[in-house]
Amino acid sequence: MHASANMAPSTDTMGKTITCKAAVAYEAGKPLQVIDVQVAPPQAGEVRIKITHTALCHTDKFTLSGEDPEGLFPCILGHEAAGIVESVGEGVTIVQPGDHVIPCYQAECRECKMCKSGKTNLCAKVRPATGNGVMLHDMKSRFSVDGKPIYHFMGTSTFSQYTVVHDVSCAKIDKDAPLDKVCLLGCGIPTGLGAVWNTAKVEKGATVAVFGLGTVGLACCEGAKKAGASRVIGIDIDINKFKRATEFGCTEFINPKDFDKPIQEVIAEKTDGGVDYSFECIGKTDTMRAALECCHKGWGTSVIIGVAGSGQEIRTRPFQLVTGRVWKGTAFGGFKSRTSVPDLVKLYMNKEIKVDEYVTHELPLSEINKAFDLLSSGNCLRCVIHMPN
Ligand SMILES: NC(=O)C1=CN([C@@H]2O[C@H](COP(=O)(O)OP(=O)(O)OC[C@H]3O[C@@H](n4cnc5c(N)ncnc54)[C@H](OP(=O)(O)O)[C@@H]3O)[C@@H](O)[C@H]2O)C=CC1
Ligand SMILES: N[C@@H](CCC(=O)N[C@@H](CSC=O)C(=O)NCC(=O)O)C(=O)O
Ligand SMILES: [Zn+2]
Ligand SMILES: [Zn+2]
Repeated sequence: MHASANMAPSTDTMGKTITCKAAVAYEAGKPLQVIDVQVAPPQAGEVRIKITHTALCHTDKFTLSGEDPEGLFPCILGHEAAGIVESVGEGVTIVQPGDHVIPCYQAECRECKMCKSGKTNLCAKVRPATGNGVMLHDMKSRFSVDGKPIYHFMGTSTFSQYTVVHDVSCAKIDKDAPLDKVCLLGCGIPTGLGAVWNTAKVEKGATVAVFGLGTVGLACCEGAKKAGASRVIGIDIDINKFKRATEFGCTEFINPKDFDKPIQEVIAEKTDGGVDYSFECIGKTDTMRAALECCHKGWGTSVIIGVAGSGQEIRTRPFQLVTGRVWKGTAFGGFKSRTSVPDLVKLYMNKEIKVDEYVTHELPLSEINKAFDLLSSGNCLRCVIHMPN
């Protein structure tokens, strides 16, 4: 049985395969194709969501490039979105049809060893399935085109009018929250804020360096400002990024292109031996090294956020760590997704964190390839895709 996707989420489509529009990545490095896809009903432990708004993150571009070792084609990308539950599979109680949700690529089952450890926000329950583009219940996809399967991506696949996710990947949010804005709380903003607040635990008066002033970097700046950092040094190769960065909490700007010596030396000279914390928000191994080595001897902590492709490895002298620097990383800013995303939505609705300011472009699904081009243009933070109704 097929039903049109133009219906609002209702019982009319429950239990039926939905034909709807989605942007399919058929090949690495090639434009997405916006076509009709079939979305099967949710199985046990699954939720079908009508996506209303989705944004593009640099990681979507990373996987589309072919550099992602978990990248499978054909697939439906997208992992920063918001929508409304259309139907749920057997045994699902976390959400119900009509709930407003943000899909979470980092699940939170609250039952696995990782969730129970109290040491990480990572969840192990569905990751073996989401890393292989399928659903845990039967290790198959819910997407198909003319009977041929299309892989899921990060367990979210939000570049589709309808998607199917695991129930433990659904954060239920306030129905009054504007979905065209809070979709951004699905990835970049929480990652930057959480890297500062949860992973590094930046304290009042600390000095901070942020490498890369894109969405994640600006969220780090905002997080550092809210944590009471005394200095927030933005590092980017594009001087045009600084003015906007000051609006997010950046107190000074360094462009590596203005110096003929390693940027970590420049920063150490400017900060009496190094910063207390640094954040790499680019995804390049040379800036990851610089971010570590610009930290202060004895206690400086550097957090890797950027994603680098398979085969890429980080290097530094062991002496950097022997003398007390700490090198760590973060996924989704260390936030437990189902618990924290609703709280972040409330912070935004109470005007305690920025979201609107990250939306620099808005486009319809039909122009998603233009949105990818914007991502590389240098003056785009987030482009919000308005899904067809
Ligand atoms: N760990 C996690 O959970 C998450 C990781 N990520 C990753 O974080 C990274 C940042 O994401 P996002 O903010 O969306 O990406 P953006 O591309 O928006 O930001 C990267 C910024 O770094 C700048 N840049 C590029 N090269 C250099 C350089 N050599 N030195 C200084 N600045 C440089 C870019 O400038 P320009 O635009 O001119 O190139 C851009 O402003 C990506 O690698 C992404 O995959 C994202 C979300 C979550
Ligand atoms: N498949 C990629 C994984 C890259 C990566 O580190 N992803 C981040 C989120 S990036 C979002 O924009 C993450 O949360 N990783 C933890 C996880 O469980 O994957 C690769 O293999 O490089
Ligand atoms: Zn992302
Ligand atoms: Zn878990």
